[in-house]
Amino acid sequence: MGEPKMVVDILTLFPEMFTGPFDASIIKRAREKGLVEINLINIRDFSRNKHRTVDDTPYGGGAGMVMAAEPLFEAMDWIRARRGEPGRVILLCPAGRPFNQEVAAELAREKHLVLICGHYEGIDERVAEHLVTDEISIGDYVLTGGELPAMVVVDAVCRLIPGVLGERASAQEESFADGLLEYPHYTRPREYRGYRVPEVLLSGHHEKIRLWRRRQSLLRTLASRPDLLARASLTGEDRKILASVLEEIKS
Ligand SMILES: CN(C)c1ccccc1CNc1ccc(C(N)=O)cn1
Repeated sequence: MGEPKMVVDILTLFPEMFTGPFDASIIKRAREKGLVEINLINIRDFSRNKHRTVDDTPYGGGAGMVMAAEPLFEAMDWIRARRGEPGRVILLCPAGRPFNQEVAAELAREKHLVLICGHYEGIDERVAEHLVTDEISIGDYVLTGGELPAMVVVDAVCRLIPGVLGERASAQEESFADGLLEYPHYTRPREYRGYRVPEVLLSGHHEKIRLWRRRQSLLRTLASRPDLLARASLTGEDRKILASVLEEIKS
């Protein structure tokens, strides 16, 4: 087993939450292929008191508990001692930088990521100040912990690591990578309950198929995510396709 392309250390109070998603699907294959190493580290193992507590009451009063700094600092010491300074130390939190495909691509270039999964009302601010390099949010909603966001980030990043997905990624990556929504997919049978596959896809005419797919991506992006269209890197051909689409809409 060669050197893994990427090491992900996940600091969590609930390592058992990860076994399902990480023992199935592409993450499992990526781990078996030695392309990624995922270590689940239980924060509670780094509590330095007899009751193994990892939270405490908030200074300044208020309801709820705050995740203490010590276990996380101790866990980071342990990670550094074993593997040196991580490339990124990511705190999953609602106030973080919105996670998207671009951020996933950026993280996929790192050799070593640490993900911190918080709980309770939040985490002692000294963790964000002195340990964390990136705060990331997977969306504008509040969850009970950072574990589900961590799984989302690991999934999106792992599939971008060369060799994890095999050859099929290219087509899919192309459309999304340049910011457009994907085109519709079909498989056997060519007619099902009277519902037919678009003729062009049965024609074997590769250029027509490529154009049809690109047109579908542009149409779908125009219809449901015009904001993405504004940012997408469009070719001259794309603009011609869009112009003809807009003509059709007007006529
Ligand atoms: C308990 N909370 C509010 C909290 C507060 C601070 C850090 C972590 C957490 C854990 N919860 C999270 C984490 C991430 C996201 C997200 N949108 O990525 C939503 N919730």
